Amino acid sequence: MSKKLKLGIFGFGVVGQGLHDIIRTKALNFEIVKFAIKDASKKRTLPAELFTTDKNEILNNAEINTIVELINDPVAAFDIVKRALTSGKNVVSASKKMIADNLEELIYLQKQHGTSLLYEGSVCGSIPIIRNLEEYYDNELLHSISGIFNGSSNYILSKVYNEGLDYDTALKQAQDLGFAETDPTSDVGGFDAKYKLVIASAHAYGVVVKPEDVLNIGIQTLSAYDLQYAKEKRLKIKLVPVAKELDDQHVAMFVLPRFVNSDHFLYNVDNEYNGVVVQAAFADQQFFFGKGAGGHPTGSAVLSDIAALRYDYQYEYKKAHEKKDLKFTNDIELNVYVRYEDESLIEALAFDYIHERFYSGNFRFVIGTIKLKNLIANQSRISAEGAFVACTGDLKEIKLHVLTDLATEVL
Ligand SMILES: NC(=O)C1=CN([C@@H]2O[C@H](COP(=O)(O)OP(=O)(O)OC[C@H]3O[C@@H](n4cnc5c(N)ncnc54)[C@H](OP(=O)(O)O)[C@@H]3O)[C@@H](O)[C@H]2O)C=CC1
Ligand SMILES: N[C@@H](CC=O)C(=O)O
Repeated sequence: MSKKLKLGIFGFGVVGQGLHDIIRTKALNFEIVKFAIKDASKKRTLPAELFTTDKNEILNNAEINTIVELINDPVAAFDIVKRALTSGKNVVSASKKMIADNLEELIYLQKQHGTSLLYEGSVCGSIPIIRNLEEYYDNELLHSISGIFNGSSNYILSKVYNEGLDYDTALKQAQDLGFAETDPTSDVGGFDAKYKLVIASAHAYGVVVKPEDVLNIGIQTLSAYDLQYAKEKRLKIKLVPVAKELDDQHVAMFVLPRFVNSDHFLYNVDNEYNGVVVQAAFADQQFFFGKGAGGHPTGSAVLSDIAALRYDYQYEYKKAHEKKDLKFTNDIELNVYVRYEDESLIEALAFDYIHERFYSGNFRFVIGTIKLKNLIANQSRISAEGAFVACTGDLKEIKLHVLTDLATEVL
């Protein structure tokens, strides 16, 4: 039976207002009691008595049984969510950084207090990927999940590639449209995509990984040379998070730009749209497509979670019980393009094989097979020197890096 929900909503920004726009068009079995915001002096489109700057007015209100957390401060968000779950209130959140940073504790709190935290809106906006990973793929072996998980960086890459806009103008547009994070480094640096990957992987593989253990290299160093290379080869550049099960004991995760050809599902995913490619053992390849950012698309995912709470829906994190032997690893090899200036960077990266080298004036690149750990070790140097790294090839080429007996003995 549907339960009547009394909502306390934290945040009335892009997503909070988007959610409210949707709710007011519907007659649903819930009521908004109060919004918490930060800045009391801002003009609002709703009556003043609906707002408070005191979180306790919501968290201590026994009438409110459901908290919707949509704020842009991950530390404050964690405090709110923790207090709500601990005091018997169910929660819907879209704060991916907060969730990814604290996932283990959030899972524990739900179990401990019998409360539910749902967060479909935190991963790929309107695409219902978490509930699909949790429910639909419950019994399916997933070889990999990958895709475009960040609307802002995809918006920039699309505008720069398709329309010849400059990077800064495209970024400003993504900010003005409400797609970008408060600090857009999270978008263009691949952090936001990584938080989403970490959350999705907990449902796909039952593996909860700390975001700081996962490599993310973004698109900030993209240059005209990289675009020229892509265009000459009829490829597009996308920022692609990947989680791949390598065998029954190892799963790898990383976020890197990737060259995709016109046969690839992601090739035509442009602007703020996101796409998720699931490679399953029996269902084979499946593709989810939808808007990944913006108030209404994200609001629709948040609304779906609120509606699910009317029936006390909870994530069960089933894969965590089924896949106890599966562990996260960075011990993989993959094929990458590195555009660089200083030859010594290529020496430091210690490619296993170099498949192609190119020099013409200041445009230099290498394509080859590399250990992910060598990219991790040189990550700050890559960014400081303005080098650009992108995956080439497909996910089949990503392999566990197995130390030979001889190499193990030497180490
Ligand atoms: N924008 C998007 O497309 C998407 C965003 N998200 C996530 O959703 C969350 C909200 O994003 P978005 O709506 O874009 O952010 P905005 O910056 O547009 O809005 C943030 C809101 O949070 C309020 N706020 C900040 N700190 C507090 C606090 N301590 N207590 C109460 N209210 C507070 C602000 O108050 P005030 O109005 O007074 O400034 C504002 O209303 C973020 O975690 C974001 O990562 C997820 C998916 C998509
Ligand atoms: N900044 C994010 C917003 C949605 O999660 C993005 O651009 O995808």
